[in-house]
Amino acid sequence: MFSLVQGIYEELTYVNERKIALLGVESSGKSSILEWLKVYLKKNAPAEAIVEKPSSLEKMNPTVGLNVAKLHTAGEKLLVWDLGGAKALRSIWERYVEDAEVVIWVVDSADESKLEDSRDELKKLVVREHLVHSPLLIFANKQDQKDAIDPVKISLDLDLLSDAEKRPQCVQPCSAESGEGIREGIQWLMANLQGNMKLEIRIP
Ligand SMILES: Nc1nc2c(ncn2[C@@H]2O[C@H](COP(=O)(O)OP(=O)(O)OP(=O)(O)O)[C@@H](O)[C@H]2O)c(=O)[nH]1
Ligand SMILES: [Mg+2]
Repeated sequence: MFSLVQGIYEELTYVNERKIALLGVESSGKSSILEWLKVYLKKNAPAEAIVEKPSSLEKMNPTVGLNVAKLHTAGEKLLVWDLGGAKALRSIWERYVEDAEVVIWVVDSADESKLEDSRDELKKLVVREHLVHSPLLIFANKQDQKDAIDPVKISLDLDLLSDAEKRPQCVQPCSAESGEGIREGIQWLMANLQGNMKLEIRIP
């Protein structure tokens, strides 16, 4: 009974969260990364806890619409919107991007053919006035794949250097298959929501 009342209370008072849009073109790994974030940023989870691979990753389907997650870090609550990246679904991004304080961009490092589309979509987002100075975390995902593109090339292909002075940016190599790099990425983002650091490319 107490936990029910506590749950309702928390739901009603869940107002001061940071709103984050988790975006990227189709199949880049957004929803898979979100499954890891749900485990890492579970309420009261110790910051460096060793976690198991989420079983939900066995049955990932393309997102039609969105997934929403409420996450917790020390001192912050996060509301994350994970939106489908298929071309036909991208018009839905608009209203969430408008509300978001931060964008996390996910790139499929194993599919060079999608990099141009990824760069073009990212460029459209980051010029929005309310995001111009907002920290930008880019997950260079699928680094476990043979011949994955390295984060430096991804940074160049996305043309990140051209506005590196405007916002703190981090290209974080990761794998939603193993979980590697995901916690480091979100830790960078949380640190930079308060601070102001420059371009950082993490070489695995
Ligand atoms: N090897 C490998 N596969 C991955 C990784 N991340 C995701 N995948 C696989 O890539 C496919 C797409 O992953 P999703 O997480 O559904 O991608 P998404 O970006 O949410 O896709 P949409 O919802 O369609 O936009 C799935 O088959 C995942 O299992 C990764 O880091 N490594
Ligand atoms: Mg998805």
